[in-house]
Amino acid sequence: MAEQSMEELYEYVLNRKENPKEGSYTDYLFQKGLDKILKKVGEESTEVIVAAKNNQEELRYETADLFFHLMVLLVEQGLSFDDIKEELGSRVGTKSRLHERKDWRGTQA
Ligand SMILES: N=c1c2ncn([C@@H]3O[C@H](COP(=O)(O)OP(=O)(O)OP(=O)(O)O)[C@@H](O)[C@H]3O)c2ncn1[C@@H]1O[C@H](COP(=O)(O)O)[C@@H](O)[C@H]1O
Repeated sequence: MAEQSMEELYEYVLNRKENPKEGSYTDYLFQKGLDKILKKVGEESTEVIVAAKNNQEELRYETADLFFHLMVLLVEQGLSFDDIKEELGSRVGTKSRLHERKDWRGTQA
C-alpha cells in the first residue's frame, strides 16, 4: 500500500502554492485564502472529534483530512514543516507541566 510521509505531504502542498494547477483542490483553498483555510481546519477538527467517538476507520480518514488542511495552513502562513519539527524537538525531554494543573489529581478533564 502506498504511504505518504508528513514531509512529503507538506512538500506537495508547498509545490501547489508555488506552481498553481487549475482544478486542484489545494489551489482552490489558496485562491480562497486564509479565512477559508481556517474554516476547513475548524471543520476537520470537529470531524476528528466526532469520528473518534464512532470508530477507528472514521478517525483514520478524518485525521488524514485534518493533517492535509493543517499543511495548507502552514504553507499559507509561511511556516515550514521543519519549524514544527524543531518546536516538537525543543520539547523532547523537558519536564511536563502536569503538576501545574489544579485539576490533575483524581479527576479527568
Ligand atoms: N491529501 C490530500 C487531501 N486530503 C483531503 N483532501 C481534500 O479535502 C476535501 C475535504 O472534503 P470536504 O468535503 O470537507 O471539502 P469539500 O466539500 O470538497 O470542499 P469545500 O466545499 O468545503 O471547500 C476533499 O475535497 C478532499 O479531496 C485532499 N486533497 C489533496 N490531498 C493531497 O494533495 C494532492 C494534490 O491534490 P490537488 O491539489 O487536488 O491536485 C493529492 O494528490 C493528495 O496527495
